[in-house]
Amino acid sequence: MGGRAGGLHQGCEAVPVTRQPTSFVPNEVEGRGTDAGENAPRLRSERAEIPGLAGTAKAGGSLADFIWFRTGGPAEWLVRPASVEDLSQFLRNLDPSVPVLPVGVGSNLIVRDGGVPGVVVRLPKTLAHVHIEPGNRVRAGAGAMGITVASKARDAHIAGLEFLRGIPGTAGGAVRMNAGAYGREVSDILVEATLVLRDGTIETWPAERFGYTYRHSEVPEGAVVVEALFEGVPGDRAEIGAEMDRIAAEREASQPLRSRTGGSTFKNPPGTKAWKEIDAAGCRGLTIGDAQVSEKHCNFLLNLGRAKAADIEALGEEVRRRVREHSGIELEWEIQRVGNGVIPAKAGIPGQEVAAGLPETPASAGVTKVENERAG
Ligand SMILES: NC(=O)C1=CN([C@@H]2O[C@H](COP(=O)(O)OP(=O)(O)OC[C@H]3O[C@@H](n4cnc5c(N)ncnc54)[C@H](OP(=O)(O)O)[C@@H]3O)[C@@H](O)[C@H]2O)C=CC1
Ligand SMILES: C=C(O[C@H]1[C@H](O)[C@@H](CO)O[C@H](OP(=O)(O)OP(=O)(O)OC[C@H]2O[C@@H](n3ccc(=O)[nH]c3=O)[C@H](O)[C@@H]2O)[C@@H]1NC(C)=O)C(=O)O
Repeated sequence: MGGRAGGLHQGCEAVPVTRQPTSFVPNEVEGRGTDAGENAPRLRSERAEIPGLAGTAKAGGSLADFIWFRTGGPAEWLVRPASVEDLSQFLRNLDPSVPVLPVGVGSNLIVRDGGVPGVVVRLPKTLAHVHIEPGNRVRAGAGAMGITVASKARDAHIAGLEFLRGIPGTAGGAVRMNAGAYGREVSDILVEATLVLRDGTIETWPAERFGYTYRHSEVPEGAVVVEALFEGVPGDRAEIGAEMDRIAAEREASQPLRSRTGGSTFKNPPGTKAWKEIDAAGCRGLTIGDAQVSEKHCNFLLNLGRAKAADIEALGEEVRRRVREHSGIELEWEIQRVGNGVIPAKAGIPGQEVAAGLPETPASAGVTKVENERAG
């Protein structure tokens, strides 16, 4: 999908992260239960008005609290709908110019330091159900984690979903990104998935409609995947469990788990591995500020502690530059980068849009438009 069109903050407008929205109507919106729907009061920050909903809407809601890199700016509005119907009604009533970004657990996300304009949708735990259905099928709420789906399938003697054990994100993120690991990907097991489109329409699409290729789908901009139906084949519980254990051990041995990371940073280019090209270009261990190319698996970037999103993105761009110079290969980001890049305002100096961290490449790093960039 391309860059985000329209929206509240086009192009280079900076969002000073130090300034939190101040005026809410009503104050801090936790509109549980009764106020949803057409008659719900509209909620307002300094920048946007949004409809009420039965779930929660938080102005300036932190994303760094939960995304894996544990850094980056807030959402203008962080919305957690109570149900599919609540989400549908909310989106129907939302000004079409307000951008909507669905997120899972943020295992594949850089959120820029200026935060994300518009609405970020994070699904509630009630949409993390996993049910077994006849025909070796598993129905999963989009908020369910890959490991949960794989485990329920194993317990029901359904084989073919083991690879989801190695996907640390949600079923929704996996459907959207055609998540893959250990030889299989979502397109191999998806029967259909239900989406709430940006205008609030609820649709169930057969797998073929997603136009799957490697780490790519045709999920429309602003649409939220809310449920997926997967299908496997009959299998032996012990054998399925053993395969899941093998996957877990392999990940443990080769990838920096339990770190502040975003998974694989770049897609594997045709005919080669991203990590091999990164290694050959001398980038293993490369550091900008507290951002580092993992020594263990050099297609992973790490936040060693206090890295800004700008440091992490600049490091990724520096890796791309060095690989391009070394081998001519153009690495393509797999990690989704979202939001606005800024230097937060300091005393007496207004905040400003930045190119991220690299002093020697101030014009090229940071907010340059690239293929999968999702800026406001
Ligand atoms: N194989 C591996 O080891 C790893 C794989 N991953 C991949 O990353 C995926 C991301 O998972 P997760 O952490 O949940 O996602 P993230 O929170 O990282 O979100 C990444 C992107 O996924 C899309 N997305 C997430 N949830 C939904 C949803 N319900 N509906 C529509 N789009 C959604 C959004 O894309 P957009 O804004 O473009 O719509 C979002 O920008 C994994 O499922 C997997 O594909 C990540 C790390 C490691
Ligand atoms: C982590 C992700 O997905 C991963 C997925 O988990 C694995 C497993 O199937 O295969 C892809 O990684 P990959 O191609 O780098 O494969 P890995 O299994 O991680 O590594 C392959 C082999 O190379 C070795 N290896 C890897 C990196 C490194 O610096 N050094 C090294 O020796 C590993 O030990 C392993 O034996 C996916 N990445 C992409 C971009 O396709 C992700 O998408 O975020």
